[in-house]
Amino acid sequence: MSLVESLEAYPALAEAAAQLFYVACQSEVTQQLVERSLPVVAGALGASYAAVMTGEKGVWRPVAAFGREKTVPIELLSDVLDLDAPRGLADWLATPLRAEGTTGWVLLVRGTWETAPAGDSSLEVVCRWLGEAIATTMGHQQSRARLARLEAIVGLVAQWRQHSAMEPLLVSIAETSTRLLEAERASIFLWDRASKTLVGRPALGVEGGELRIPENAGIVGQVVASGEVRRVDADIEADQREVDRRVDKKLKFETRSILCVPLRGAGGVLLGAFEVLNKRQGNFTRDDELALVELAAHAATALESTQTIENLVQTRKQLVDHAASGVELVGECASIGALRSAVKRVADTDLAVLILGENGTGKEVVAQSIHYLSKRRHEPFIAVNCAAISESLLESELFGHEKGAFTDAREMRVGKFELAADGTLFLDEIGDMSLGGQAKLLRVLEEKVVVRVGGSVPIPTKARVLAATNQNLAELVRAKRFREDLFFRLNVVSLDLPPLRARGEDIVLLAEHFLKQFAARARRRLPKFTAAARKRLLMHPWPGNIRELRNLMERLAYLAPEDQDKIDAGDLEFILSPGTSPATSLGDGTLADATREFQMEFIHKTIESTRGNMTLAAEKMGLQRSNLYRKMRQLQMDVGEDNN
Ligand SMILES: Nc1ncnc2c1ncn2[C@@H]1O[C@H](COP(=O)(O)OP(=O)(O)OP(=O)(O)O)[C@@H](O)[C@H]1O
Repeated sequence: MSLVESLEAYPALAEAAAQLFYVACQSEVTQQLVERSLPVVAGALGASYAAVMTGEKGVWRPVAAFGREKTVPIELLSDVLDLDAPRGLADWLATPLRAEGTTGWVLLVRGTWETAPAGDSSLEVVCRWLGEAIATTMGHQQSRARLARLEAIVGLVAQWRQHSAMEPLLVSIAETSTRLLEAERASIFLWDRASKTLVGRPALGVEGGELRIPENAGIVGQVVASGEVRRVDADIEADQREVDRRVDKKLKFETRSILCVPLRGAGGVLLGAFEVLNKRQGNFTRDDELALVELAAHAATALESTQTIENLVQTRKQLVDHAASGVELVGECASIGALRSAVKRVADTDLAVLILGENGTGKEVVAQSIHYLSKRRHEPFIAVNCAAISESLLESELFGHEKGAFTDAREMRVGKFELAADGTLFLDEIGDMSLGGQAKLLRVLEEKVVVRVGGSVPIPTKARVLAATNQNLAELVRAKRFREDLFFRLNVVSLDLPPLRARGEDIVLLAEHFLKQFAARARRRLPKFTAAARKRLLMHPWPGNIRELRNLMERLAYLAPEDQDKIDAGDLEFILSPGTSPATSLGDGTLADATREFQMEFIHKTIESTRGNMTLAAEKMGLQRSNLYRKMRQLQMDVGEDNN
């Protein structure tokens, strides 16, 4: 029956309908509405008493009442709920409220009627109107509460996002949830399936701040097993019996009320449970339940992303340790000892360091050592070989470019300064940088901001710049090929690397170091150098320095017969003396293989003959310096830099 139809059927109730409508419009919360409606209901039905009762877990409480009664007929209320129909008992009448959100609610009236209103159904009609009014007010109230809750939660969640470590995040979740739900305590229980335990954190008063309980223990165990929300009320005995008092004892705490919701991660995977204890006043409400479900969803996301961050940090740490362990400045001669202590001294400063030395003397190894010994060790180490990049591309390589900045700039590209972020940028072969490039680099070093080519947004940079060269920079400054101001800026500290030929016995030490490395890689026995071989190594001028020695040891490890356990002077001859290399002898390979071998050998020898001076070597071969590097990369030769 619609409202209009019911008004036509019960004209005597028209005034009550109008009053109820007025009351509904004036009431903000359900409680207020029920309180104001009950006199209208009683008046319309001619009752001396009217109450809205709510029954949960066998306990009946009044939402509001009009009139006074010492006792109310509980059995009648339970019957009405069980039968879901109006019932009378003596001069009591009760009927269920059937509107949305009023499950378990009953309207109870008492009067001395000549014709009981149940008989002509006016009770049911009034009850329906009341139910509708309650449902509407309740809906509005819930929407407002949800909005307020969401506003509060959004603020909290924003704070949670800032955590990159688990422990402070758990404490923050617990503290904010306790405050929001007006509870005394909150804990997150993460389910450790392997050990069948629930790990509760933070656990105040427990050593280690962590409480371990069996996965099926207490209310938390029930929530994890069922995936359903559980509420324990302070005044319901049956609820109280389910509380695991052993945990209380352990924590020296007395649990009165509990609200516990499942904690689900991405894809609905059950991660554990989220529990709040002891509502400061009364019991946890349906609204608290909705709030905790909402909080749990955000907490799960925050926990998962923090876990991912923690894992990433751990993995990065392992990778950095691994990379750092591979950077070893081998050598015992006095100059290397002095260099090693200088590296230690400058590492944790932000001073600009210029590393000088011939090609292949280990300038990049020194730069990496500085990086891994500094507080920047967990940040990137980026190396750029300034000589291997053409002048036109260097700017975009270092500073990046925006999409469309020039013809080939099809995509935006981040520059090496940005990639280095808070780490170290190693500029190798800085002496080969054009004057235009030098001016731009100087500006970046002075202003600490980069602007991508074709862009206008200044991007702050905190990268530490280390530079290296095999050229005499002071000379280049005199010849006006290198800016003096940039030279002073880069050259706050300079570290000189001696050529290998000046390192005495270190030559043998390094040879043994590399041979050991490559023999292990080639899975072969480690051969030993004879006295004559050592002498031969010490006599060689090593124009390509340590890179040459390393390459030589690599070839030895792979080319010397596997059962050979001694390397004699004669075994070194074919590599150390020009003109007898395997590439020029007849072999089994294809013409392409032979050409490749020849090119490699030719380039190798030319570089050796210029004592590692790449500019001179390129000139001798009739190549641009950058083309020489490209060719070497094409042939998969070691170019001693990690550019791409
Ligand atoms: N003291 C050292 N201990 C161990 N290995 C070294 C040492 N010095 C150099 N090396 C190795 O020698 C090779 C060449 O070193 P690196 O690339 O650092 O030289 P570079 O001076 O930067 O060369 P270039 O000027 O050609 O760029 C690398 O494989 C490096 O690992």
